Amino acid sequence: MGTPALTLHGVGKSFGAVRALHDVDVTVESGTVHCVLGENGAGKSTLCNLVFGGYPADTGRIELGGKAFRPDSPAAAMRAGVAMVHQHFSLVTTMTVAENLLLTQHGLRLRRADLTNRLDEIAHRYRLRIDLDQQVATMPVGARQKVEIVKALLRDPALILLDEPTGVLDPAEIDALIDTCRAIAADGKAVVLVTHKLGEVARVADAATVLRRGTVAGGGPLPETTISELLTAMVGREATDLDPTVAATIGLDPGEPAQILTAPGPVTSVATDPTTSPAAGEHRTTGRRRGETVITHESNQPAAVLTVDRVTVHRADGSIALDEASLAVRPGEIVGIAGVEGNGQSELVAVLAGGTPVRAGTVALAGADITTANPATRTSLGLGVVPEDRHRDGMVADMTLAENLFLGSLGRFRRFGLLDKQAMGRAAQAELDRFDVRAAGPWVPMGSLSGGNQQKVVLARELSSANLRCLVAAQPTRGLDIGAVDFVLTQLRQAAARGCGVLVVSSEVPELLALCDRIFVAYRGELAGPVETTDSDAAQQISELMMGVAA
Ligand SMILES: Nc1ncnc2c1ncn2[C@@H]1O[C@H](COP(=O)(O)OP(=O)(O)OP(=O)(O)O)[C@@H](O)[C@H]1O
Repeated sequence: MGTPALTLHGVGKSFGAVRALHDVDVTVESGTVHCVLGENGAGKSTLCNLVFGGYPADTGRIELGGKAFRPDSPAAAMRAGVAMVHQHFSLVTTMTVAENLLLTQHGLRLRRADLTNRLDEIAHRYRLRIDLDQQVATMPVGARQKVEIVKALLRDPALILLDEPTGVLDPAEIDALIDTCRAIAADGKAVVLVTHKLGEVARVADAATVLRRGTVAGGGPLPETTISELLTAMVGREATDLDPTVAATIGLDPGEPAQILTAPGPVTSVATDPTTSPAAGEHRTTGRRRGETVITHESNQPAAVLTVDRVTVHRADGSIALDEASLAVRPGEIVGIAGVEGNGQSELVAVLAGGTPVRAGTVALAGADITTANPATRTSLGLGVVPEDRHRDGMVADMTLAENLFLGSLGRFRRFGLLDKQAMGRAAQAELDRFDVRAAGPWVPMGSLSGGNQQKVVLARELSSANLRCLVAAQPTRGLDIGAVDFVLTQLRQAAARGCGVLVVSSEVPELLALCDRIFVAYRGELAGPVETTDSDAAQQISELMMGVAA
């Protein structure tokens, strides 16, 4: 091995009383993909930000290519050959891709002709092709992510830090990103990839480091270091303890915890247990672990709590996002929507949240027409919505955790017209404890939390609403660590067991198969299906519907 691309020696970083990193040693070799793993709040982003010049380390030293490295800003890090793709997008949405790439290069002056040449080279070397003239606002998240990566590669960095880039990607996009990471490493560069998904690690990593509460808890070169060892280091327990749905979500085969699904996506095998599942057509379960709880007979169905009736939505450019989409969610059931991203799922969630008007059709909640109702009215009628982009649509970074949790229900804490801050703080702390949010208290700003912990706060708010009748959760486990995934899935099951209708939009088909009673497939704006998850060939049916093969 030559000189490592990056070395951290005894690095430590605290934010006030929070010790984000402590005595961390990491070595990243050139020409390799090095995965950084760990639970939410473990210190992964902090590590990336230190190397990218976001803030200085309190202790220890960093070497880049064998030389002492103390970047005092991201611009300095970039000049030294480090690039970073952040957890949250930094593109200006009102501009085109070309404008973004030309304007945001920190002193790197490119002309359009140079840019086109560089992009051709990048497309050829790393299999990353982007459309320069597209308006960023109209692009799906996966396409934006590609632009962020291209932006990072434009300077030809020796080290590229990818802070959980796959959190927003669907399985096909993750495959493409993995190919890109391998191509970047094959080109002699070092890639640091932050992820929660062990399935990805097994497919892409040459080495891994596991962080746990700010210290190195395990890792080493792969495959000498096994995935089971990494998992144990991450969570402190054996893979065999995992809930099968959680295992599926992080890319592990639920039947064989130590084995990795080699082709995640629609046709992976989360088998329905024939001994616990009712026969198709006879009756269906309303309980949360299929086959485990209450069973109702088809003839005795309760009225739907959420009805979407022939809803049509057009995008800003006039194209059809939703085309007469219909579905119903009954109390106590979990309905899934699968599909490759960009097939209308995001628009459906936006319609349900009250953020996008419909061209035609209606939406009803417990019999009340809410097609044109504003978000506050929907909340008061018992609709909870966990948006896909929780950072953009679900929170206010400058406000405290308590405010983010109770913004819509401050009336609960008013006494004689005054806000009882103590009661609000206590209630907020109880929610933070319940959801295991790692934070210094209820009055810290939301923006100071790790990405995964911010997500937990948004989920806590939507799940704790007193009169919740229907919960719409878009990609509810994205960006969450194993413990949090387990917790969220349990919460969704419990909400349904209490009689709430639950609609889950996810690109993780194994997760949907293990969680839902019925699954619709979004395809070109239409909702095909539903597929009963008790059908033995449910995975195959979904896979075909996702490819546009009529059921
Ligand atoms: N700017 C900041 N101010 C205060 N605390 C911070 C700041 N940045 C990070 N922290 C704290 O440091 C700890 C580590 O956070 P970090 O974002 O590095 O975790 P992470 O491993 O990336 O988590 P996630 O998977 O949730 O993104 C957390 O407790 C977080 O609240």
